[in-house]
Amino acid sequence: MALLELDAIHFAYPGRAPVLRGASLTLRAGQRLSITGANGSGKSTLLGIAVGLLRPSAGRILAFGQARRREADFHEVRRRAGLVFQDPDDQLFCPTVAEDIAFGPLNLGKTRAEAMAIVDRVLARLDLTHLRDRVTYALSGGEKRLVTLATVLAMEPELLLLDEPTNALDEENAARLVGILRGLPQAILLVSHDAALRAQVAPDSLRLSEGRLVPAT
Ligand SMILES: Nc1ncnc2c1ncn2[C@@H]1O[C@H](COP(=O)(O)OP(=O)(O)OP(=O)(O)O)[C@@H](O)[C@H]1O
Repeated sequence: MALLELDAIHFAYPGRAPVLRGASLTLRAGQRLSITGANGSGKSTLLGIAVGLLRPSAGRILAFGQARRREADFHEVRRRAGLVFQDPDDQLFCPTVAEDIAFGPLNLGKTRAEAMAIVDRVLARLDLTHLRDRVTYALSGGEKRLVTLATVLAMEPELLLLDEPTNALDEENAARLVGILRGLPQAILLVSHDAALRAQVAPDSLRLSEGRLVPAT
């Protein structure tokens, strides 16, 4: 079964030329797919459309076996598909790292104790336990990126949508992140300009060009 199917998606920001002009992709359970393409070609826009943050003007979105059209349809999509934004400041909003990571699980109805156990487990998995009680806004850019991934993994998504996940990471942390991503069971849709990262994490690669997805060579 396809976890995510985008079929002939068209999209333009108000008053701007179209960004997407018939973009299509299919992602199956366990599959890792990457998307590359020039700056401004619409990669982040496409991820936003996949989880319903933006509505296409035409085209079909199927996620987890169902057509998704209205805002209510996308609530479930956002619970089951974790999007790591390009800019961590769009995603982190609690005073401390632990609270940011606990936010999603608490929202899903976990008790405080359950949520804190998840926080500790996810931080240990990412080797970030030392950041647990830090003030989020005072983290470095790279630390924020790793914490953003932790907030998404805490939701135990079935599908990970990653927008330039190694941005702002030093070589050691980037390599560590590659190891973590390779070890995850989830399907992954990876947006990245970094050919080496795409090859390591998601070798099936598409290029967004003139509003459409074509095989990347
Ligand atoms: N909120 C917005 N309002 C108007 N135009 C926007 C908005 N967000 C993005 N754009 C424009 O839409 C186009 C696609 O942007 P998008 O961020 O999807 O590209 P991208 O492929 O992810 O780029 P990059 O590789 O630089 O991250 C760009 O021309 C951008 O300037």
